[in-house]
Order: sequence, then structure tokens, then C-alpha cells
Amino acid sequence: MSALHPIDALIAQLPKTELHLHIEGTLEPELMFALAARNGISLPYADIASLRAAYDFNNLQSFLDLYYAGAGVLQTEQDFYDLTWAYLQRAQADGIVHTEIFFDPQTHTARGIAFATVYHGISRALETAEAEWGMTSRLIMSFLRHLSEEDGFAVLEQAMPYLSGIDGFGLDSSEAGHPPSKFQRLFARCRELQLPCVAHAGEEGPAAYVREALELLQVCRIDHGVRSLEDATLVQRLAAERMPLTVCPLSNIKLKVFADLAEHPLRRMLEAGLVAMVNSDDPAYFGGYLGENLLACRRALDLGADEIVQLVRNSFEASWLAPAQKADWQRAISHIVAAWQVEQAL
Ligand SMILES: Nc1ncnc2[nH]cnc12
Ligand SMILES: [Zn+2]
Repeated sequence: MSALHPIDALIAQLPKTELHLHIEGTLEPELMFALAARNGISLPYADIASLRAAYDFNNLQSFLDLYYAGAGVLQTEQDFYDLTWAYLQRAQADGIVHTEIFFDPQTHTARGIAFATVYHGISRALETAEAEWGMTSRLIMSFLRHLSEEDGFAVLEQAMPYLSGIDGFGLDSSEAGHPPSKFQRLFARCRELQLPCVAHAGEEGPAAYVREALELLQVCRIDHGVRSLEDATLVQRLAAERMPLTVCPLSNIKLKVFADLAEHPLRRMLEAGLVAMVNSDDPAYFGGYLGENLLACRRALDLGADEIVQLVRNSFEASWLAPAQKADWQRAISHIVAAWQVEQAL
């Protein structure tokens, strides 16, 4: 067996935060089958291997079709708890100390599941992780952009009793043909509620959608944003504003945004001064959680320790942790890097 690469050892030791994770995208095939059995639902796959074999996507939409169908096994509050708890256990094993997760309530309310069922299941797991391990989290309610703005207003109304446990709003699902401008009034309402907004933009859609997300939705982070690189003026602006871009490398490869990880622009994004960091998006479908994304990028792009540390630091900077907590984690990173450097010098 070959020895662990020294930078991979550093990746394992660093405290990490994840800012772009769809909880429904953490539904592993094993849990999907277990919940289907528990709820008397039959899946159109003979077994786990044939389900996994279907995870061969051509683009975002081919993934979303499977992802929304898979979420159909989530019925009860306990199901949402079990889903979230399974992710949190993996996150803890991955060295994640803080996570900001998306949930897509419309995926569930459209099937007759109450908003409260979804919300309480997820929040109870997040509270348990904080009580048991001190893992902090934020919960981001995301609107489905393939649905109408009116539909978004309707789910926002259902969310109102739970707003104290919701930390921000997002925009996801099929990007092409559903520009941020479609949700300008909805996001204006979200901002009136004094909560931060983020949006998927520039994943499959053009750089112009990133501009719209900034200008029309006034987001404080761009999810993905990789196609921003097609517009040099936009890149300069994103860098000057220190606008975070929550990049998801393995997701981009599985959804064929880039042909190969070696062609991924992550390194170029850092070189351009962008506040980019690595996230897992829908790890059960894309073949890797956060640590695996970092390891795969390190290998494919030959990232050095400085770049890995920059990505991890960017993630804490862009998080919604309080400034004092961010400073504590940045100090912790400095200590770990210093100890790692001493070890390397021996
Ligand atoms: N990568 C992605 N892009 C857009 N919507 C999503 N919903 C879950 N994953 C997504
Ligand atoms: Zn996403």
C-alpha cells in the first residue's frame, strides 16, 4: 500500500465547513431502499446495484429527474431525521465542524408532506449534532426555479411559523431557461425578512445569470458560479467584492459541466483572487463527500498545501458563523498548518 500523500494527511486534519449541500442529495441508495421498505413504497430498481448504475448523468436535468424521484421515499419526520443524521455522521467523520445545508421544501409539499414534517425532522438532527459534538449548522430553505414565483410565495407562506429556525434562502433546480430575474419579487420579500439570500447561478446557465443573481436578487453568495470565468469583467467584480463562490467539483464532473477534473477551473479561480471553496452538493449521487472532493481536486489539479488551506479558509470566511467563531477556526487552522509544517520538516 502506498503511503498517504502529506497533503492528504493535512486535508484529513483540517477543520472544515461545507456551504453547499442539498440534504436530499445525501440520500444514499441503502437508505433509499430502507425507507422505501419502511413506507411500503416500491422503487423501480431491482436492487442497490441497479440504482447506483442509474447514476450516470448527461446533464443537470437528468440528475434532477432521479433526485426528485428518489426523494419520494421521504415521508415522515423520522425519515427526514434519519436522512439528516446519516449525513451529519459522515460530515463529522470528514472533519466538518460547521455545515450550511439546503432543503427543498417544494419537493415534499408538492407530494402532500407537511412543511412541519420536513422542517422538524431536519432541525432535530441538526440540534442533536450541536448538542452531542458541538457541530454548528445553518439551514437554508431553497426555492425550486423550475416552478413559478407564485409557487415560491406559497411555500414561503408555509415557512413563516418556522422562520426562527431558517437562516437564509436559496434558489436551485433546473437553471437553463429559469433566470434569477424570474424570482426578483420573491427574493425582495425574503430580504424584507432580514435573512441572507444565495442562488445557484453559472452552473449550467451563463455568466449573465450570475450578474442577475447579484444585481436582481442581491445574494451574498453564488452557488457554483463556475461559468463566471467566461466573463472577465464579472470575475474582476466578484474578486473585488469578495463574493464567495461555493464550487462543487465532483458534481460538475458528474453533470458534465467539465469533461474531466483535470480541466476544472478551481485552481484558476483561486489565481483570479476569487473567494472559492470546495463543497459536495449531492454527495450520494456524485461519488464523494467533502473530504473526497478535496482529495480528488488535490490529485487532479496538483494543488499544493497553500491552495488547500486557502480553500478551507475561504469556506470559513464565507460561512454565516459569527465573526468571533470564524476567528477561532482560522486560528485553529493556523495551529494545525504550523504543526503539519514541523512534521514535514522532520
Ligand atoms: N447541482 C444542483 N444544481 C441545481 N439544483 C440542484 N438541486 C440539487 N442539486 C442541484
Ligand atoms: Zn447545488
